[in-house]
This record gives sequence, structure tokens and C-alpha cells, in this order.
Amino acid sequence: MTVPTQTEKTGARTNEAAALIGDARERIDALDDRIIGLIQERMAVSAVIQEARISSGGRRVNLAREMEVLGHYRDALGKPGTALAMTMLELCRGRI
Ligand SMILES: C=C(O[C@@H]1C=C(C(=O)O)C=C[C@H]1O)C(=O)O
Repeated sequence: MTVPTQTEKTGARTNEAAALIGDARERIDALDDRIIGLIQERMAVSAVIQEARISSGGRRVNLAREMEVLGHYRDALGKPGTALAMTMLELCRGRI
């Protein structure tokens, strides 16, 4: 097997576009690493809240608060923001 060229890897038709895409993809990979780190940090903070509530005799899930979180994401990102927030909530408190 031959090594794919930059234009093949990026789908670009010129070397100039392939170089731009390659650089921008590196920035996206770095942003994704930061986003994943922030999600992991959010999961840890969310777990502290859930454990405190459960230890006090309460329930893991607080739907009123989840509605606030969903609204926050929807206001910032539109309808797909709601879907993103639902996935994030599932990561933070498991499936309900
Ligand atoms: C973290 C909390 O507990 C749960 C997890 C939430 C979250 O990760 O944002 C929101 C509501 C709760 O279902 C909370 O009540 O704030």
C-alpha cells in the first residue's frame, strides 16, 4: 500500500487547499482534546453534586435543573444544542 498524499487525505484538489485543511484539522484536534477535557471535568463536578444529593437522601436526577441546562444549550446553539446537552447529561448522570 502506498502512503496517501495530503490531497487524498483531505479531499482537496490543490496542494494549497490541502495544506490549509491539514493545518485547520490540527487546530480542530486540539480543540476536541480541550472539549473532551472540559466534559470530563464537568462529569467529575456533576458526580460530586449527585453524590451529595444521594448521601442526603435525595435522588440522583433533578429534572428541573436539567431543563435549565437544556435551555442554556438551546439558547446558545439552537435545536442541535438540545441534543448535545442531552448527550452530555447522559455522560454525567447515566441513562434515565
Ligand atoms: C449535577 C446535578 O445533578 C444531575 C446532573 C446534572 C448535570 O450534570 O448538569 C443536572 C441535574 C441532575 O440531574 C445538579 O443537580 O446540578
